[in-house]
Amino acid sequence: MDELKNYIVQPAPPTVYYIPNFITEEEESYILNKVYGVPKPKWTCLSNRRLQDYGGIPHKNGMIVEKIPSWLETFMNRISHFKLFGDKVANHVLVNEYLPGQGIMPHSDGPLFYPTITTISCGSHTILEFCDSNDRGKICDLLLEPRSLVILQDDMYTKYLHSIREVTEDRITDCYANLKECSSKYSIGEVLKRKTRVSLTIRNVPKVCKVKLWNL
Ligand SMILES: O=C(O)CCC(=O)C(=O)O
Ligand SMILES: [Fe+2]
Repeated sequence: MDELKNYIVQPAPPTVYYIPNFITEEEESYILNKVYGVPKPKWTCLSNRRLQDYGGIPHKNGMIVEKIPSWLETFMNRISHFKLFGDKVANHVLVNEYLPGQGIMPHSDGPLFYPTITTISCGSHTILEFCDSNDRGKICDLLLEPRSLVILQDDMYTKYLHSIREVTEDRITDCYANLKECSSKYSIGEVLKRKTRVSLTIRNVPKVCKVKLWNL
C-alpha cells in the first residue's frame, strides 16, 4: 500500500489511485490476444457490451471457484502485491469489452466483492464517471488511458456510482480529476476518439465455496 501513495488522485474523493503505464505495450497486446483467443461461449453478451468471468461467478451463497488461466494470474499477482484486499488476494477477474459508443450504466459493485476495484485498461482510453447515488449529481470524472491501472476504494466504492457514457469520442477538459497524473500530455479541447476497450477488473470475492466433485 505504501508504494501507492505517490499515485493517489487528490482532487477526487477518497480513494482513487491512478498508475499510468502499469503494463507495457507488449503486455497489452498479449492480454488482447488471450482475451480474443477464447472459444465464443466464454463470452457473455449483454445488450451494450460483452464480458468474460474468470475465477467463477460471484454469488451471495459463495462463488464456486474455477481455475484461473496462468496468463491472468501474472497480472492478478501484480495487483495482490499491493495488499489491497485485507489479508486476501485477488481471486476474480471480469473482462469487459466496449466498442466505441458502448458503456455501462451508473452502478455500484455491491457487497459480493471486497470493496476495492482495480482495473487495467487495454486498447483504448475511456472516461469513468462518478455520481451521487441519491441525486445523480456529478462527483468527478477520470480519464483512464490504455495500459493504466485505476484503484477505487472507500467512498469511491461504497458511496458513489460509476459509469461509462455511451459515446464515441471525448473532449479533453481540465475537469478530469487525474489529468496531471496521465502519461500523455493533452491539450484542453483536444478530442480523443474511443477505440475498442478491453478492461480487466481484478477483485476479491470474499465468500467462496469449493464444491467437492465425487467420482461416481
Ligand atoms: O470497464 C470498466 O472500467 C468498469 C467496469 C465496471 O464497472 C464493472 O464491470 O462493474
Ligand atoms: Fe463497476
